Amino acid sequence: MASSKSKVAIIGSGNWGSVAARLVASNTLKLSNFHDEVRMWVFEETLPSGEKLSSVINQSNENVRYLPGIKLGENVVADPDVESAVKDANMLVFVTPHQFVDGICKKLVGKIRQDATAISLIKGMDLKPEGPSMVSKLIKDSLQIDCCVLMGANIANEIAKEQFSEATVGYAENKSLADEWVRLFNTNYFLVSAVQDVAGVELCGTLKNVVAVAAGFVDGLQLGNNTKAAIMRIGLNEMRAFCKMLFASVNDETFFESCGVADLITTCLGGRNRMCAEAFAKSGGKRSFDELEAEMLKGQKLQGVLTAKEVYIVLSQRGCLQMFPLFTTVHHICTGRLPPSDIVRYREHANNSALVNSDSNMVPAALPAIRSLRASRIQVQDSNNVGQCMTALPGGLSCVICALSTNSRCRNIPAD
Ligand SMILES: NC(=O)c1ccc[n+]([C@@H]2O[C@H](COP(=O)([O-])OP(=O)(O)OC[C@H]3O[C@@H](n4cnc5c(N)ncnc54)[C@H](O)[C@@H]3O)[C@@H](O)[C@H]2O)c1
Ligand SMILES: O=P(O)(O)OC[C@H](O)CO
Repeated sequence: MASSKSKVAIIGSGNWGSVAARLVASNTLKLSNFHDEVRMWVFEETLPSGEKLSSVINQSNENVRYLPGIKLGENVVADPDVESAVKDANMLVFVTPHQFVDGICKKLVGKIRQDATAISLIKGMDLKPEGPSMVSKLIKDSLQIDCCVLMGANIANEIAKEQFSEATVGYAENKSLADEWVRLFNTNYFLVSAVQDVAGVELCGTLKNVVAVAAGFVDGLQLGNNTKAAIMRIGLNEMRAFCKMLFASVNDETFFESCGVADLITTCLGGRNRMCAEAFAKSGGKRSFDELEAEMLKGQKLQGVLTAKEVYIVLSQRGCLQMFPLFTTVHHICTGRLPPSDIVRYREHANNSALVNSDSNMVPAALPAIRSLRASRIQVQDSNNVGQCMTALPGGLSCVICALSTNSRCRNIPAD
């Protein structure tokens, strides 16, 4: 007879992936409705000793590469074959750097259990030709399964030491499924709660990485705490506006959960994006982020620089750069178009046509899209529809300004 116990697989084994495996494995031992064993997929690599990482993890019970010095729990089994790692599992935890998830999902099509369900701990989004796709949607659509998200103020090395923190599960409709994920992750030092707002939770986790890069520039320039707090506040506003632009359903309350303001604070104080951006600013923008990532993170991956680029592309395509001056300036600094010191001159750069034009190779579709968008907005302005904004953005999205302040006339019409 088939067992009714749930079986968990962790897809990813980096810094957070290893800590997530440890957390979950401590609970599967305690909770009777879970199989003890937790399989953790390892993107295989050969260590300087010549040994395979997955073998060393299984021998030492330690991820010597991404989480040295911490025992994972004897019931964590490293598996270098992703298909074999997920084969028997009905609860799939996705936790890889966001740039790899599309490829992983493609490998898993047709290879997972019929009754499988997923949760994404991945902070980032995927850009498709038709527009941005959140990672949870990518997983949901590729594998035809439900996908919750778990985000929060969760610097992995601190959770590995069992220092108290909180996290937020975002779910779409199925509250009992969300409760099952909460049970799987919740411990006395890791308090998890659930909110019905997948997009809000996931976008908070994604966008805070861009603000963390800005905070790192401030640190590198030694501009002090007031400046950093200002950048965080402005960043939070842009996070909220971006969320509302993509998903009008995002709840304001979500920003007060661990996934919102708490994650923003921790990442701007102690995250890897902040640390590498600080080094970048200290070098006057002369050292590349790729070089700094390789040197400082030793195989771990930065998400903020890539996310800043992805956000920039989305904003360009929607003709909304001028409404997100901080996000836009972070991208221009990361790509060397502006010096790091311009982080505090962010208001001057969002609508800088020379900078936008210099990016036209990167986003060839963006400039015509902006032009046609401007034309449609000017028509809206002429329609004399005062009292309710009728601005239609591509993809049927509503105007960000009016999504934030309903019943006001749309002020989001470019001057020209
Ligand atoms: N580390 C943290 O403190 C933390 C906390 C919360 C959320 N997150 C988020 O969790 C996600 C995963 O982060 P992480 O810290 O576990 O990873 P990481 O930054 O440690 O990245 C290293 C991982 O990427 C894998 N990798 C490298 N090349 C690959 C490839 N071509 N294909 C597949 N995998 C490859 C490596 O094998 C390793 O497992 C990210 O979205 C991150 O933002 C991280
Ligand atoms: O180290 P970072 O900058 O990738 O941030 C880590 C986590 O996302 C913080 O919650």
